[in-house]
Amino acid sequence: MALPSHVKILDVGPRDGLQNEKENVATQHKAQLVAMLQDAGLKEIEVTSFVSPKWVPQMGDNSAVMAAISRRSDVRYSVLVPNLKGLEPALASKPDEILVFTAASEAFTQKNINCSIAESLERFAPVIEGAHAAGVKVRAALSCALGCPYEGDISADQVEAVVKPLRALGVDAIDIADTIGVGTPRQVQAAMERALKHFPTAEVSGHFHDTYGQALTNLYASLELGVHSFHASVAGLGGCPYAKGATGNVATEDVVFLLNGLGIETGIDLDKLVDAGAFISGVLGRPPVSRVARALLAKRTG
Ligand SMILES: CC(C)(COP(=O)([O-])OP(=O)([O-])OC[C@H]1O[C@@H](n2cnc3c(N)ncnc32)[C@H](O)[C@@H]1OP(=O)([O-])[O-])[C@@H](O)C(=O)NCCC(=O)NCCSC(=O)C[C@@](C)(O)CC(=O)[O-]
Repeated sequence: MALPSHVKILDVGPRDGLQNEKENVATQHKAQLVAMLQDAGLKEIEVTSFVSPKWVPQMGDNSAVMAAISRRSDVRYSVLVPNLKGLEPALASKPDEILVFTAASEAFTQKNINCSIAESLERFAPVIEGAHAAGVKVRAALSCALGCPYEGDISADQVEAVVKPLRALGVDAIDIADTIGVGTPRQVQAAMERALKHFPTAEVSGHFHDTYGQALTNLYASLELGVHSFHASVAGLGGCPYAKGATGNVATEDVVFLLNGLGIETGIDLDKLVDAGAFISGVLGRPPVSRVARALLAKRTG
């Protein structure tokens, strides 16, 4: 199959990238990051999450961040919602999309959202209904679709066993998430193929963490199946609080560099994206993880 001519990138930096930061990141810096990402051409940004602030304190300013962003009509803003308690403030913050999240692994689901996979699906039913009633699209993330920090290997059958009921619940789109970055290309394709059985290609995304350095390869393997929606985190920020040792998502700069080289359109200005990554890395007091960002920043300073 020919590779897609256009790829949609959703930057999860403000949410997935920052949620694990121990030091509080100021609301204005989060809003500034969103502003710089949209200036760079990102059309999809995951801004924050409406989870318990006791579990993830860094996202405790969720409503304030949503109020502080300068919205553009051509950009879609998404937020995470784990349950009905999170739905009301999430909808009040006027997102374009919400994300419910569960996993292909029982143990991870328990650690991450304190319930079983079946219970998570029960929780989502009224959340999905409420979001749709408000005209908001619902995406679902399937964590640990390629491996679990507690259970080890995850099979394509386990992936499909959760993808299928999510679709039946009315979820509009699905993210195949490699939470701990252990997936390799053939395994990624097997998982993607199960998702593509139940969701249209345009509604299937790859969400690859880069812990084992496989994320770009896995993205390419997904492109070979026609998948053309991916998540990435500016500067390579991130890590999951419930997956010890897992690094951030693949860096948005690295993905854009790859796609530029392949002649695949993203609409993203790489230089401005590097500026956004340099800004938030400066706030965090460390250099970007992105190799492309490091190379381009080094080139700038000669
Ligand atoms: C899901 C819960 C809330 C269940 O948590 P729980 O303790 O089982 O829930 P509960 O209903 O028993 O409530 C306990 C307390 O939390 C409060 N509470 C309950 N819900 C909310 C809410 N929505 N917003 C604010 N507060 C909430 C609730 O009011 C109560 O407060 P208290 O009475 O003790 O003062 C909890 O486990 C949680 O917040 N977990 C955080 C999960 C999380 O954010 N994980 C990281 C994001 S997922 C991810 O990164 C993976 C992804 C998507 O990127 C893909 C990938 O790479 O894998």
